[in-house]
Order: sequence, then structure tokens, then C-alpha cells
Amino acid sequence: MRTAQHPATRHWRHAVAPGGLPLAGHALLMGRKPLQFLASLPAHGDLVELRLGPRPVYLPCHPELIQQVLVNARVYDTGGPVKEKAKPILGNGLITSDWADHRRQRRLVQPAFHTARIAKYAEVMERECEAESTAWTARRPIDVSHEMLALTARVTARALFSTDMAPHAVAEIQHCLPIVVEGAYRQAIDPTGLLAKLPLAANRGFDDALARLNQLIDRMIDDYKASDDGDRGDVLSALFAAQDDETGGTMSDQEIHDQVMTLLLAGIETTASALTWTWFLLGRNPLAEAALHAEVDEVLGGRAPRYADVPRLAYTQRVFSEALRLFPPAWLFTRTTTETTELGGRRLPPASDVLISPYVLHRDPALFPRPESFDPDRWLPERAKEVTRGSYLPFGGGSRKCIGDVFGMTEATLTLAAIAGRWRMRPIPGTKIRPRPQMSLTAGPLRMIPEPR
Ligand code: HEM
Repeated sequence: MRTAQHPATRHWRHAVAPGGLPLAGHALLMGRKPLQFLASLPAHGDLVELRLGPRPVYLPCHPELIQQVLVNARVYDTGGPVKEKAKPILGNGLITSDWADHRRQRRLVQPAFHTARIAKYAEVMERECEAESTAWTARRPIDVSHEMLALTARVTARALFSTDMAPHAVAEIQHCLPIVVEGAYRQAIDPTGLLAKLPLAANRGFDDALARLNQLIDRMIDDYKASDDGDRGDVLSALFAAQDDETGGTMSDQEIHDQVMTLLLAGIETTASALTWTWFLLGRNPLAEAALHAEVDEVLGGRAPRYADVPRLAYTQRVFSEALRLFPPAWLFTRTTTETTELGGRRLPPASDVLISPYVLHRDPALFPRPESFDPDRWLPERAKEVTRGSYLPFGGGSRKCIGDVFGMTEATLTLAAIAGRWRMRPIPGTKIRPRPQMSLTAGPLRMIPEPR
């Protein structure tokens, strides 16, 4: 285990990542096998420098250095080329805003995620999980990725907009979101920025899906304003009601639009990917699967799970936490320095890009013994306190920590319990699956067979 020392007194190990080429630097390695390449770097140093084309970028591998970056949001702001490319899609919302405006936005959006509101969204989760777990046919294979994405899209859409228009919204979101997410990722990794401008079918599909999502959000906003329902208990009502304690300001329609788009893009695929990985891991770990079934049977006794059951579904939560460790959907995110600063004894000029990779951190054997093994009991309270502070970051950290963490954990716990109460998810022998490090760390199609329990 790594020991904590005062950052100023510590001797940090710097390294340049091996394998760089004269012009491309490490861009090819990053393009071909980003997970393997990045995960090999902590062995070289606490702060590793790599070059993506001409630009040096820095990967802090030690939890203390990562914390320094995450808690100092003014100096390490979100930024850089990836954020610029996201702005036409996400507008100016929580993910794309600069540090100063982010604080104001966060004060306005946070009330939509208070505990009392999560309890309300959980009613949607309960209903949708029940519908999902009763819709399957015994022994007919399903694509788990597809099912989990459809479920999290329904939950998020109905938590955002709880009106009669919800079924239409769900269908639009299910159709458009994967196209937008895929297109956004293609644009994010295109170093030339030209790809999006070419008259390709994929670009037309992306433009069409994005326009449809934008129209949908506008219609929901118009519908809310035209009705005099007041607080419907959904996210949209909370965004309209939000008032800044410090300034008394509220959000304009455009700002609400951008926050809704941000929540759709940040909340659906992430949770679905993590749930898919969870079923994959359970399929390969019969002991963990049996322990999950035992807990669900004991807590629920054959009925559907309710929000009030969540605290007692402790093993279920540990299973999900461990899946988030091995396959964190947000496998990589970035910060850009706004001024000259120093990280781990190294001077970083303004506009330096810093990569934060929960995937790398979570698989470092110095932080997690036997990192490759799926061991939900790492998260038993007595063992979890041995985990080095700051080494588990599935939801990020600092002021930009995921606003939907409790929403996502609640949704995942109810989903796992609802399905595990009815079905054993049998893997199909020979099924090959490899992590796809895209916008989130997805599993691709995963066929499994639901067997009645
Ligand atoms: C298991 C599921 C999820 C994971 C692993 C996850 C992960 C993350 C991470 C790592 C960040 C921080 C990114 C950064 O620092 O640059 C983040 C931010 C964010 N997430 Fe999540 N997320 C999940 C679910 C959700 C859900 C369900 C929602 C909304 C309903 C959501 C909405 C957001 C938003 C709006 C941000 C930006 C927050 C800000 O900058 O203030 N996420 N998420």
C-alpha cells in the first residue's frame, strides 16, 4: 500500500512514457490500445509525461497528485480541444462551463439531486425495473447492453420529464442518444477537426439525431411553461424552480435546455455500461452471483425492490462498486491548466493538458491488491477503510464530481436487485467481449441467457 506524506516533502517520480515516436509521440499507442498503454504507465512514475502529436500531456498516477488536480478546479479547469468540440452539442452546461460559471451552475442544478428528490425519481426506477425484469422470456438470449441502455434511457427520461409526453420522449431519446454519443466521440478524437465537416452519412445521421434531441428538449420546456402544474417532482421542475442563494438568479430557458442535454448525455450510457459490466462479471463469478441472489432473496423475499430497501442491499451495492472499479465508465477525463503551476515538483505551463484515468488508478496493484480479481468484499466497511484515500474515483472528485452519483447508484442497485430476484443471467460459452474505450467504457453487445430462478 502507498503511504501518505506531505506533498511538499515527498519526492515524486517523474517519467516520460516509453515508446514515443518522433512526430506522433504516443498518439498511435493511445489510438490503438489506450487502456493497456495507460495502465502500463504507473510503473514508470507518479507523474508521467506523454506526447499526443506535438503537445505534452501529463498523467498523474498517484492518488495525491490526482487529488491536487481535482480539488483545484480554478487552476485545473476543464478545457482543451475536447471541451471545445463538446460545446456545439452540450451548449454551456455543467460539463462544458468554465470554472467561475460552473460554481453558479452547480448551485442551481444541485437541488434537483437532493435526497428528497432522488426518493421521487426512485419511484420511476422501481416501475421501470419491474417492467424490465418481467419483460424477458425464459431462456431466450438477450443483448444485455441493449437492455441496460434502454432501461437507463427510460429511467432518466421519465425522471427528467414526468409528463404524458414521456413515452414519446423515451422513444426519441432511445433512438437519438446512441447516435449522438457515438458521433460526439468520433469528433472528440479527430485531431484535424475536419471529420465533422465532411458530407458523410454518419455526419448526417449525427446532425439529424442531435437536432431531434434539441427539438425534444425545447418541446418539453415549452410544455412545462404552458402548463401550470408547478412542481411535478421531476428534474425539469427542479431546474425551473432553482434560485441561486448568492445572487437570487434563476436559469434561462436556454440554460435549462443545456443542463437537460448534459444530464441526458452524462447519465444514461454511463450507468448502462456499468450495469452491463456488472452482469458480465457476475456471469464469470458464480460465488459472487450466489451471494447476490442470497441477499436479494433475504431482503426482498420474492417481491420487487423498493427505494427503502436500498440501504439493506449492501452486497448488491458492493457488487456494483467493484464493477465500477474494474470498468469505470468515465475511464478518462481531462483538465487544462489556466496558469503556470506545479504538480509533483514539475512546472506545468498554462494550457497544459492533464489526463485523469480512474481505469489506470483502479488497476494499480500498489493501490488494489490483485487488481484484476472481481472481489465485491473489498468494499466491506472494514476492508474499504484500508483503501488508500483518493484511489477510487468512478465518479471523479472535487467540485466537478458527478452530480448524478447517488441517482446512478440507486438506479443500479434497484436494477440489479429487480433482475437478480427473478433471473440468473447465464453467460453464453465462447462469448468474447473486450472493453471499448469510447465516450464511456462500454462492453459492446453482450448476449446472455436469462434463466428463471
Ligand atoms: C454509474 C454511473 C455514472 C458514472 C460512472 C459517472 C461518472 C462521472 C464522472 C467521473 C464525472 C466527472 C467528470 C469530470 O470530472 O470531468 C461525472 C460528471 C457528471 N455526471 Fe456522472 N456518472 C454516472 C452517472 C450519472 C448520472 C445518472 C447523471 C445524471 C442523471 C450524471 C450526470 C453528470 C453530470 C451533469 C456531470 C458533470 C458534473 C459537473 O461538472 O458539475 N452522471 N460523472
